[in-house]
Amino acid sequence: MSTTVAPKGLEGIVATTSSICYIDGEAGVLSYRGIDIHELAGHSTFEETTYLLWFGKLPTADELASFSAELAAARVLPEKVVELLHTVPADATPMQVLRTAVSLLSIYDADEPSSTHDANVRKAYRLTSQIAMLVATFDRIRKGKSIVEADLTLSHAANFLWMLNGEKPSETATRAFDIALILHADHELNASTFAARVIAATLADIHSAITGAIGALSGPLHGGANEATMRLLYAIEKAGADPVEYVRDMLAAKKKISGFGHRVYHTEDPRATHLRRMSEELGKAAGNTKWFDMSKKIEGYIKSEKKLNANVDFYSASTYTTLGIDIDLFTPIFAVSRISGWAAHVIEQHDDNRLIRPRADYLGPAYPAPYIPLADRA
Ligand SMILES: CC(=O)SCCNC(=O)CCNC(=O)[C@H](O)C(C)(C)COP(=O)(O)OP(=O)(O)OC[C@H]1O[C@@H](n2cnc3c(N)ncnc32)[C@H](O)[C@@H]1OP(=O)(O)O
Ligand SMILES: O=C([O-])CC(=O)C(=O)O
Repeated sequence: MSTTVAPKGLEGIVATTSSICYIDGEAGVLSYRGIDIHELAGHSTFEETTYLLWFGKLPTADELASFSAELAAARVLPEKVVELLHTVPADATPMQVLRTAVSLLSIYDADEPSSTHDANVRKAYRLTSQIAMLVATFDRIRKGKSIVEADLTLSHAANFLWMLNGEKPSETATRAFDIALILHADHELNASTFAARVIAATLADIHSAITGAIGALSGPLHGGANEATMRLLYAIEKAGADPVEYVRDMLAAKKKISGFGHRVYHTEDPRATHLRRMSEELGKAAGNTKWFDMSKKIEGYIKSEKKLNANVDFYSASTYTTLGIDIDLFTPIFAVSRISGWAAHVIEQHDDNRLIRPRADYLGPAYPAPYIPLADRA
């Protein structure tokens, strides 16, 4: 038995090599394939960023056009999967439904049971388009609204908003949403991506890995923190409380404040910089900066009191709310973006695989413990 004990939560442990995402948590740097997130947020699109993550370089104009066309052509949901969306209880959470529907998708995937590199890439196109469709379509169904057919002429971001709302989105909303998708697309070995890689490393198929990743993303310490942040803002408003006093009481009660802190960043999360600006700009454009103002007050207090920075989830809450998106769609929307990174990591794992199987430091009863016959037990 090894005597080396890994730090709790594997903090700081380097568990694999990867060429996809580079983070410097001290300097607040995030890059996809070496390209700074600020450049991508300023100039790229979700399609271009996804190409970069999957193929390791920025596409030429022709490559981007055919990639976008192929992604749009994959906007098809099997009939049986749409049936599932009709049969689950309307109060099922969109995250539960997404996890279950992605699992079901594997049964109907044209490339099953192949997990070659090319089959994985084809499945990644389909999963990326289908996850966005599942989130929008289930939301329509649970609200008793008619399903909106995909519009293959629209970008990934615009088509999602179209299928969700049944109205062509404004350029401002589309660009804001597109930037949010770029910002959430990948983040090295975060919990859901690590989960996906562990599953993929057994040589299980990409749908199994993504189903597991969705489950991991749903927790409030990870992607679920965007919903928890908005629930906090609503609770403060409902109580008519001062935001700073409210979170001060939470800290005094040893509660964590969702949307703050990060395992890797010890400075500003570079994605929060964009989401803070978007939250403010969208609020101003909508003539309602209530959520932004409340968020700013909380951020100032938590920073000065706990030296904790806002993470990606904090300002995405007020940004999505200002875009008119329901709270329980926030984490599914994280998945709408993160599928691009998950797929890149599963493909990278399958391309150069070894089973991931660490050890545990055993703390149980000493070996050999006696087996006491049933009749003799107290
Ligand atoms: C997309 C993403 O996944 S981004 C992260 C989303 N998650 C959240 O926003 C949930 C709130 N944040 C947290 O729980 C944490 O900051 C995590 C899980 C993100 C990372 O934390 P870790 O590196 O594991 O730190 P850990 O949870 O051990 O906390 C270390 C200390 O900081 C405190 N702390 C960390 N985050 C917070 C917070 N949001 N509010 C209050 N205190 C906090 C802890 O209470 C702990 O204090 P202690 O040493 O006095 O016990
Ligand atoms: O990297 C992490 O631990 C969590 C995170 O910010 C992400 O997944 O985007």
